[in-house]
Amino acid sequence: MHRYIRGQYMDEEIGRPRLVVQTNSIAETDKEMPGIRKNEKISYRTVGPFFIIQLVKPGNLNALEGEDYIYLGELLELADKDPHVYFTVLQSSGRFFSSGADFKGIAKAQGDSSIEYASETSKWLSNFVARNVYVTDAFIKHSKVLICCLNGPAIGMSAALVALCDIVYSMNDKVYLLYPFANLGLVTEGGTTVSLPLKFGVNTAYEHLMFNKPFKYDTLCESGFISKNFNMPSASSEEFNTTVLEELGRKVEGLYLPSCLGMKKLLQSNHIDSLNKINSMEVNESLKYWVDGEPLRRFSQLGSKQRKHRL
Ligand SMILES: CCCCCCC/C=C/C(=O)SCCNC(=O)CCNC(=O)[C@H](O)C(C)(C)COP(=O)(O)OP(=O)(O)OC[C@H]1O[C@@H](n2cnc3c(N)ncnc32)[C@H](O)[C@@H]1OP(=O)(O)O
Repeated sequence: MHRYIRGQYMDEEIGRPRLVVQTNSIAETDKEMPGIRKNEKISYRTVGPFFIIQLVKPGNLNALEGEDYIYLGELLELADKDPHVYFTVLQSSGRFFSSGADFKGIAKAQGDSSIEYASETSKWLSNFVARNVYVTDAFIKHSKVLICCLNGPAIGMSAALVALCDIVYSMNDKVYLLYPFANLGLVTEGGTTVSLPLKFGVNTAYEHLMFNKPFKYDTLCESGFISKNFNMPSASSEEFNTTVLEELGRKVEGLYLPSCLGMKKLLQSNHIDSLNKINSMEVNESLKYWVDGEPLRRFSQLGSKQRKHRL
């Protein structure tokens, strides 16, 4: 089995480091990792120095429930702990990267009678605050370089996590990010109070957040949010994912990978304090809205197609 150790491919079978001559294909370990449960909507594997997380439920546009977001956070922790991993790569499937929080999951949390909560505050602390703060924190503090492969649009909480990635590649010019908090009776979450002004400028962030306006491809490019458009308009998401991974394999050849992690730590230090602070402020502000019930009413309208986002 070949592994990246200290910036080189090594042969673990002979029990000592040996440089392996690589072609364009990357050695793939694709093994199950211990200590983590399975999730049918999210898969993961390691390929050389890359820890790959893939959303695999295109049928509902990769919408995620609270437990799925927690799982994402747990996978990030797994990648953090693996000394052979230098890059965490987020991929998806189908026509959307992710349509955000699953409205069926929200309805489930609302009607959950299996647990007797002391109050609405207690209920939404469990179902919203704890989950949201956990996954956002996992992205904020992640020590490996976070790369997002945007095969399509991302919405809501999922789009917030995309905005916490270090490098974003797009499959084509149809991608967009939508933060529909004003349409759903919510406030900024997932660090977007900081990440969006940082990445797009304060006034552009205001305009898109206040009026529920998607960040379309042109804005994503002009701002430098997307590092490269792979321009594969008629390809499948799988073809895009494979192409990105092959290109990444070539990009890291010859690099001293610990340097990448050292630079990540330094670059991260620019904004980590304000992101940590806002993570807590966002969920505490949001809690009032959940307790009041407006997001539930609006999510329910989304589910029954009485409410739509303007795109
Ligand atoms: C960590 C804590 C978790 C809690 C976080 C709570 C805070 C919330 C954060 C958010 O993420 S807010 C954003 C929520 N998401 C949305 O508002 C998007 C809702 N979806 C849409 O507006 C539209 O589906 C679309 C994305 C604009 C695509 O429209 P299109 O017409 O192209 O496709 P559809 O026919 O509508 O969808 C296809 C299929 O997918 C299902 N689906 C889409 N989005 C969701 C979703 N968010 N949850 C569950 N299911 C979703 C949709 O119902 C369709 O299914 P079928 O009807 O064909 O079975």
